[in-house]
Amino acid sequence: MSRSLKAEMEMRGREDIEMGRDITPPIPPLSYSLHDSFLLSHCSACFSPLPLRPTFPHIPLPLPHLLSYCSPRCSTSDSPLHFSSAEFHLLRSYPSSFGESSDLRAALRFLYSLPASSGSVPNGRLAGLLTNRDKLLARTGYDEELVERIRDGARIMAAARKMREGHVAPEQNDFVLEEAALCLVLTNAVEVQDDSGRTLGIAVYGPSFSWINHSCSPNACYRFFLSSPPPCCSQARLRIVPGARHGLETQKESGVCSISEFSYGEMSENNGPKVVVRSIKRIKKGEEVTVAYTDLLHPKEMRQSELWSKYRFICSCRRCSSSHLTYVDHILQEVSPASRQSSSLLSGQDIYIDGAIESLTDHINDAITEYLESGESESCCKKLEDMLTQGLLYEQLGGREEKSQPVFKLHPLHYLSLNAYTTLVSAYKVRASDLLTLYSGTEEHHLEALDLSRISAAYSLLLAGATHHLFQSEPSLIASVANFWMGAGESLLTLASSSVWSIIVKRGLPATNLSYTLSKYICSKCSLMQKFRAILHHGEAQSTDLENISSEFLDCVTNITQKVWGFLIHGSQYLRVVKDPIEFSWLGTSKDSSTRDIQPHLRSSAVVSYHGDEGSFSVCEAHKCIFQTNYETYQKFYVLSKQLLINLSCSLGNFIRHLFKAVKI
Ligand SMILES: C[S@@+](CC[C@H](N)C(=O)[O-])C[C@H]1O[C@@H](n2cnc3c(N)ncnc32)[C@H](O)[C@@H]1O
Repeated sequence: MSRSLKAEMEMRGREDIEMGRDITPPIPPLSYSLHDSFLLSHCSACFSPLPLRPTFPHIPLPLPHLLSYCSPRCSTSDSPLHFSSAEFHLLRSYPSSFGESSDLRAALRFLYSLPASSGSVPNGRLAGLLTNRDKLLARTGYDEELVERIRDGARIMAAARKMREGHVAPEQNDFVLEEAALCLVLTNAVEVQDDSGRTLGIAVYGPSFSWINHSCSPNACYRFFLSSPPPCCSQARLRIVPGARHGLETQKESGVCSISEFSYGEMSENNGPKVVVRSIKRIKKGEEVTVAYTDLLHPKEMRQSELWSKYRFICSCRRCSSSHLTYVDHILQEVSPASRQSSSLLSGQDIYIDGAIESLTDHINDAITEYLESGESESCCKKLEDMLTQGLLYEQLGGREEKSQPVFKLHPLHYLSLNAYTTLVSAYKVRASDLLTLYSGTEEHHLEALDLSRISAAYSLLLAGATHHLFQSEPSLIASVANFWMGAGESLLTLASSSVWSIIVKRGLPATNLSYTLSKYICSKCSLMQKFRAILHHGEAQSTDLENISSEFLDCVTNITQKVWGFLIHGSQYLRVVKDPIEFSWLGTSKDSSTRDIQPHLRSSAVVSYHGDEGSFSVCEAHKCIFQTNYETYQKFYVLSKQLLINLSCSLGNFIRHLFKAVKI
């Protein structure tokens, strides 16, 4: 091993780079594998969903097929690797008790592709990539479960490799190389997601991607291409260069070295998902390029613990090392006791706050897991909304019954609240679609389904507004915000264009002219896109430009949202206390607040008004109308809301297309 391979590697800007630029061409993987649960539904070579009649491996196998391919081309190029890497042998004899096999399979494929000249460097690097084996198996910070998984996994891999060579799985003691490859996969592999954000499998890329370090306030993000990337991406060039963190003697001044010094280069074949890195901030020449290895919407302590258990390092980025918790990190973990009479803690009650956080976390996570595993959408909505609305009583945490019983509630911007909103968006959508499938004939069920879609859209708007609020203090959240706005725009547009509206119209009111409303609204108010396009065109986008455009966008969307929010949240116990899903001053929080004096102010008595262009209704009025079947008012309320929804989704659409598309992952 060359001395320089011991250096910690990083990637830096080769030149000044504006935000929203692809800074690598599409990079093919060195190794990849689908997660076990997708082996029967997706192509093992390109990760696309399988057609009705998938192609099986083109090699004659004596046993049932273990992988499937979408086309003979994918099969021809991938199935020899499946067999020769011993992935086939591993799957055939895999102990089901060992759980997920994708990391072991990716490690086998990696080892097979490794040129003989790479030699054996189990504690250092393989093909230029850090194995981290010494740290992952070290005594300090010893994680018994992880060490056992690495050791047993390596033994299973080694046995499969022996079987491929024709030996009948002999007892082995030496599987150092397999251990190193597995550690390398754990350290360098990234989760590959499809367009809808589903994690399909994992992939390991060469140094130009894998040498990019982590930051909790990164300046780059990445996205995957399962099929061929569009020509604009394919033409992107590599605008980053490697550098060494410590002690590279050669080229020490610039700290820059060549990738080929360390690696055998990127795989040239066309298989597997390709990755493209994009700048989300301006990057100066020579500045380190970083991406996020963990969820940036998790609070600091949680991010630190995830990074330690997976990679064994303590993050010292700007966000983690600031002397006070940043506003975003504070709010993401805020649980406050709120007594019915006073919002301050009585003496002795603060000891329950940790217990409250733990219990709230368990309740919310249990409801989400149950939904994901069993698909029980109705009970999931109830459990999550009950927990968000009522919180936990002091008494439930073991405290004495008090006259003014304090209640521990999650802040509406707590990371668990955001997780709950994400789940509620999906669960309400599923409930609406189930209702339409089961009772396709009746008008009442159609109306009920529209109501469920309405609540789903409200949660997606709240999610986008909440993350946008956080993004104003932490610009690296832009990729998450872009995805949430996109989701909100899509939900609102789907709601506005639902065929169920025709039932309301059928009951007496003239149909609104959708295309007229669209043409009336599009771009007449919103010049944001031209501004942003012009800035990007001149290649001078600064974070202040983004801030200005972002706040103009918020003004524009807030204005319409105020008019339609009452309609969207009607009937939801939790959402009715959210006075505004975009402008959060009603919480009494601001990004300038000192971190200790923030209290959630959920007011259960809040009445949200709906001010349509043609008059105003309170939600209560609308509610009454519905039950009195005063159809005229009911219809007016709905039709006006529909127009506003269309306006809102158009406004979001404009913004998303022209601002966030520039940086969207
Ligand atoms: C995918 S590699 C990144 C490239 C790596 N620095 C190298 O030399 O090959 C991931 C490993 O880099 C190191 N690393 C990444 N980000 C880091 C950070 N912010 N602070 C400290 N170490 C980091 C950790 O050792 C981690 O396991």
